[in-house]
Amino acid sequence: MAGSRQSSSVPADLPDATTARLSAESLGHRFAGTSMLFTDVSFDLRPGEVLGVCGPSGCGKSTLLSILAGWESPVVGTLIRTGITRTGWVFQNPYGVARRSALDHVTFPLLARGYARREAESAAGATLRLFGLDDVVDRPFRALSGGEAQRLMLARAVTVAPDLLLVDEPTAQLDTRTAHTVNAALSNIAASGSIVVIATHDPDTRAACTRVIDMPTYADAAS
Ligand SMILES: Nc1ncnc2c1ncn2[C@@H]1O[C@H](COP(=O)(O)OP(=O)(O)OP(=O)(O)O)[C@@H](O)[C@H]1O
Repeated sequence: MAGSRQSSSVPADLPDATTARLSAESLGHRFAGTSMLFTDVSFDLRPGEVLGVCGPSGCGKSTLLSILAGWESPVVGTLIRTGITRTGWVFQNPYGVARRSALDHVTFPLLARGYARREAESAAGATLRLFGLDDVVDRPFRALSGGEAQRLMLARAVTVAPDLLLVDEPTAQLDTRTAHTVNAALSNIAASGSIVVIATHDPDTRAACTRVIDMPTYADAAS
C-alpha cells in the first residue's frame, strides 16, 4: 500500500495516526417524513480497529456510514471525529473511467498527492497486488469483472492511507476465495494505521472485524 504509514515514501503531511479517533455516542437517525431508522448506536474507535456494521437490508447501514463521513448529520446523539483528515469511501457499486486502466485508477490519487509518476506507478502496482489484481493491471476499467472492479475501488481508496476508511458491502460480488483476500486486506489496512468501518451482511467479513455492531432498530428499542 503506497501510503502505508510504515512506508518510507509517505508524504510528510500525513497526520499522526495515533491521534485519530472516531467516537459515536447514542446516534440515531431518520429522514424527513420517515420513522427512526436506528437509535442508540455507540462506539469508540482508534486506528487498527475494524468495525463491522451489520443488520438487515434497509436498517440504515449506509446511512450510518454517511454520518461517519460527515455527509449526513444525525438527528440524535453526538459524533466526534478527532485527527481524521482523510476519509476514504468505497461504495457498493464500483465506478471508474471506462477507458482508463486499473493501474491508472490507483496511480492518479498518488500523482495528485505529489508523487513522481514512476514512484506512483510502482506503489500503485504493489497495492493492486495486495488485492489480487496483478493480472489486470493494464486492463481498462470497462473490461473488469464486477468483483475486480470492486477490489480496484478498494485499492484506490487505500493507496493514500486514509485515517478513516468506510466500506459498503465489500464482498457482495465476490466468490469465497476472493472475499477472503479482501477481508484480509481490510484487516491489513487497519493494522497499518487506519480506522476501518464496514457495512456487511457477510459472516466471514463479520468474523474478520475486531468489533461488530448489530444495528439496533427503532422497533428493537421500542419493544
Ligand atoms: N436521503 C434519503 N431520504 C429518505 N430515505 C432515505 C434516504 N436515504 C436512504 N433512505 C432510506 O433509509 C433506509 C435505510 O437505507 P440504507 O441505505 O442506509 O440501508 P442499508 O441498511 O444500507 O441497506 P442495504 O443493506 O440494502 O444496502 C432505506 O429505507 C432507504 O430507502
